[in-house]
Amino acid sequence: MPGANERALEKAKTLPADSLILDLEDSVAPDAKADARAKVAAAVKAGGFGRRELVIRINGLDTPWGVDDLRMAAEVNPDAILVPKVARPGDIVNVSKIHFGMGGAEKTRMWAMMETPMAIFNVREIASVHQVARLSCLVLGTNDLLKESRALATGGRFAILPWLSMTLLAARAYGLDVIDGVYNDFRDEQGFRAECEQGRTLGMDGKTLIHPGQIAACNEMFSPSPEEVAWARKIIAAFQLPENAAKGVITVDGKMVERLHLAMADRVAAIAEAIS
Ligand SMILES: CC(C)(COP(=O)(O)OP(=O)(O)OC[C@H]1O[C@@H](n2cnc3c(N)ncnc32)[C@H](O)[C@@H]1OP(=O)(O)O)[C@@H](O)C(=O)NCCC(=O)NCCSC(=O)C[C@H](O)C(=O)O
Ligand SMILES: [Mg+2]
Repeated sequence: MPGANERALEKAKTLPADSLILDLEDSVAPDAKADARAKVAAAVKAGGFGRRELVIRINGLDTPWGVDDLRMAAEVNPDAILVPKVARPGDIVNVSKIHFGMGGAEKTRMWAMMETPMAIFNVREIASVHQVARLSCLVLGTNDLLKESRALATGGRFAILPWLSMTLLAARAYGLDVIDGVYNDFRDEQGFRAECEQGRTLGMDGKTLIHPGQIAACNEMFSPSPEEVAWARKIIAAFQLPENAAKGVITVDGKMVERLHLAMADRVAAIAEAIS
């Protein structure tokens, strides 16, 4: 949500979203940057956001506002700092070094916007600095990717699907979370649901949103369905049977199930438990 929008910052305290990204970058006009920074600082300091993760999206270090944004973030200690328009591993390492050099809290993680052609070419190297830069999440910036590539968002996003998948694989290779890009037509629930389903099918952990009206559908689409949870519990129960204790592969409802499926089932059950 735009950091300059006080009403949105207040409303965020009541929204059923897991994470809140307080934006100082592209949704804030140049003349409103300082005001937005002050509003975000006051909101994060005052708290009241419950268990929602607080993420501040700063301006790039190559802009007149980036360093002041980082200084503010080091004072208020959000859960994460989202770095826009990352192109190379050094971009995220620099922000992390400056943040911790300014006395920023240990708990603050780095999130990286993947939204430039160079970022997609370098995604593996960017993900690989996760330990040194405390990087924990990659976020697709599909608007900027469309702008930079001149691709179109039509046809189920087929033009950008390889970039989404490359980002996803790099994230998984290094144990990072990965969140899909925004859906701009926020009154079109059907189209939004279709894009959530596509993101989930690709393996995304969630989706970035721009409007409160998108939250309920997103939560539903990215939660395990009752059928998935029931299937997961069936697999767990089957492997708990004494006769299966030493087996690597069994049959459940006519399907081959191995211990890798048990690991997947454990994850689904844990997510369902956390949600409930
Ligand atoms: C898109 C909007 C400008 C629409 O605003 P508006 O017309 O005011 O919406 P509504 O009248 O329907 O709002 C209804 C109520 O909901 C509140 N609201 C609206 N949006 C938000 C929000 N994002 N967070 C919290 N609350 C919100 C309104 O205040 C109304 O509340 P109430 O007064 O109680 O009725 C607007 O939704 C908006 O600004 N959205 C976010 C834009 C944004 O953050 N953009 C940056 C992120 S996207 C991005 O950066 C992409 C990426 O980098 C890339 O490259 O792809
Ligand atoms: Mg962007």
